[in-house]
Amino acid sequence: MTITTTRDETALDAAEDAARSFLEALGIRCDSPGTERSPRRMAEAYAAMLTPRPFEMTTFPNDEGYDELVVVRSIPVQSLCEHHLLPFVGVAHVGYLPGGRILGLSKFARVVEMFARRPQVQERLTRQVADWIDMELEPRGVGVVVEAEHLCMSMRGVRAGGTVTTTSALSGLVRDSPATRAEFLAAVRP
Ligand SMILES: Nc1nc2c(ncn2[C@@H]2O[C@H](COP(=O)(O)OP(=O)(O)OP(=O)(O)O)[C@@H](O)[C@H]2O)c(=O)[nH]1
Ligand SMILES: [Zn+2]
Repeated sequence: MTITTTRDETALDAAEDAARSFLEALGIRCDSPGTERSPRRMAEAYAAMLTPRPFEMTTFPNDEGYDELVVVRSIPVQSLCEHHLLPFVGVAHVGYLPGGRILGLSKFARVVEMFARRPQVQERLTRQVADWIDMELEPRGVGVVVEAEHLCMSMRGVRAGGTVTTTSALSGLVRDSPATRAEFLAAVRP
């Protein structure tokens, strides 16, 4: 399966106009050599942060009958909270217990990016990554842990800089088998 996303010039032009109005309403002038292109840069920056790269979801038959956990740690997470449209950044750890097929390792990072590059809450992002792997691979179990700092909590509002939020989504044997669950959680412990 190929996942594709596009954003056309007309949409970027409209976003640029809106960014200019937004900045001017806050008393920020965009008429110096350094700032005249800032509304365009802002539009392009948000478009980039909200657009995942297309990818092919490559799976392989599990010919070797590999039946232990596969854990990919420290996948970068860069998302925007849907409440403030400010970044939340951190890492995701993804593990699964293969069934009939195994997944190309890079695809775990691509799946995280696919669900991160949209207005999000961390809990939903975590669940969506787990559900996607469950649906596409039909493994015997899946575990996803996300650790992230929300800039809306660091740079404004409560200004609690350095706070890290941990969320998890487990299914199948990673949720229901105490030994597998413990092995996964030990593998992703900071
Ligand atoms: N559960 C959850 N909450 C989030 C996430 N990102 C941001 N939030 C929270 O969403 C809430 C929005 O609360 P509001 O009271 O409507 O907004 P606010 O007045 O800007 O809140 P403060 O940040 O406390 O100033 C805040 O508590 C944020 O910390 C997330 O991924 N998950
Ligand atoms: Zn926020």
